[in-house]
Amino acid sequence: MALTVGLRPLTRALLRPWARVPGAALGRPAAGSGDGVRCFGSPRVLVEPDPAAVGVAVMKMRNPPVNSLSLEFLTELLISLEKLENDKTFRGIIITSDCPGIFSAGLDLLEMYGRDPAHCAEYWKAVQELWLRVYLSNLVVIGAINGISPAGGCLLSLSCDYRVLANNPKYAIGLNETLLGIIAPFWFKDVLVNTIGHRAAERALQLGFLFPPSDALQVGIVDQVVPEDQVQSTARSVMAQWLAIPDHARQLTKNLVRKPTADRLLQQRDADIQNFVRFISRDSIQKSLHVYLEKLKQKKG
Ligand SMILES: CC/C=C\C/C=C\C/C=C\C/C=C/C(=O)SCCNC(=O)CCNC(=O)[C@H](O)C(C)(C)COP(=O)(O)OP(=O)(O)OC[C@H]1O[C@@H](n2cnc3c(N)ncnc32)[C@H](O)[C@@H]1OP(=O)(O)O
Repeated sequence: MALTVGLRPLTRALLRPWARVPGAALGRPAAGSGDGVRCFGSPRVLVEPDPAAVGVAVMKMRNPPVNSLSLEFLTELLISLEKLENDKTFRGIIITSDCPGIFSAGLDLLEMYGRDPAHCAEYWKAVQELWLRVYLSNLVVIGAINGISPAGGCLLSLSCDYRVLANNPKYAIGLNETLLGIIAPFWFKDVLVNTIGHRAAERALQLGFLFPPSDALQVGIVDQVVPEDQVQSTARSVMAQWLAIPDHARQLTKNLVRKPTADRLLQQRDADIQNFVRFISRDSIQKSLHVYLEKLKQKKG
């Protein structure tokens, strides 16, 4: 089945592979700075230069209540990342959350439940694009994971160069798709395998493990676990270590390591979208999503 993807103009401009965002939509000097410091804020994505680290931007996700990756939120993240990537002032980004206790609840289930195929296709394309942009970023990307991080939230974390997780037993991380009755796409799986190895990934994916911090560190899904109030400072120290390496050597090496994984998706993006749309549109999958969403509601009592 050939799929015609009707993209909205903003999304269309953004989601061409490696598209350049037209105009200077969001890039502007920080209010009152007058010193050339740039700030790429948007309603859901707060981006500020780190006052304590030259060349480092802190990107805070603010899509309450749970930073679910809706189409609009993904679009804003993409715009901000594109701006940072193009601004030679920055060499690194720390990605963190502004929603207490939640890094990201992952993909927005409401973008996949009860939606028509064209919408699902547009949504999936944005998900692909965010992954490619973070995974292949020329910048050093450090995840300062200050909350729970299931499924798509875990993918975002795994796409960073280094992950620092706050030591709170509630802050579990993992690809829990099977618990929802869905499956992690091959590129989610590839990134997990690359990170924790084949056997550990096999178990984690099938059982939908959400690892609490100590287990997350042991299996290697995160690189460091630190007290909650030290997540930012640790991310900053790690960033300094990564920025001590000449950019060109680090970037070429990153590309060497990551390109084969990204290429697997780049070579079949349209087919991947079609697979997703077919899969998510099945009655049985829609039912599973319905049951899961009801569970989330009932949890509230
Ligand atoms: C051939 C195959 C081809 C392709 C593959 C096909 C399919 C695979 C597709 C996609 C892979 C999926 C990836 C994902 O990321 S799926 C999302 C997984 N996320 C989760 O399981 C997390 C669910 N949420 C929670 O567990 C809790 O909300 C959380 C622990 C994060 C926070 O708990 P808290 O008690 O603080 O808040 P809640 O009251 O639960 O939630 C508040 C509010 O937010 C809504 N909510 C939560 N998560 C989501 C979400 N992911 N999407 C949309 N909305 C979400 C929740 O329902 C509440 O709403 P409301 O009742 O209206 O206030």
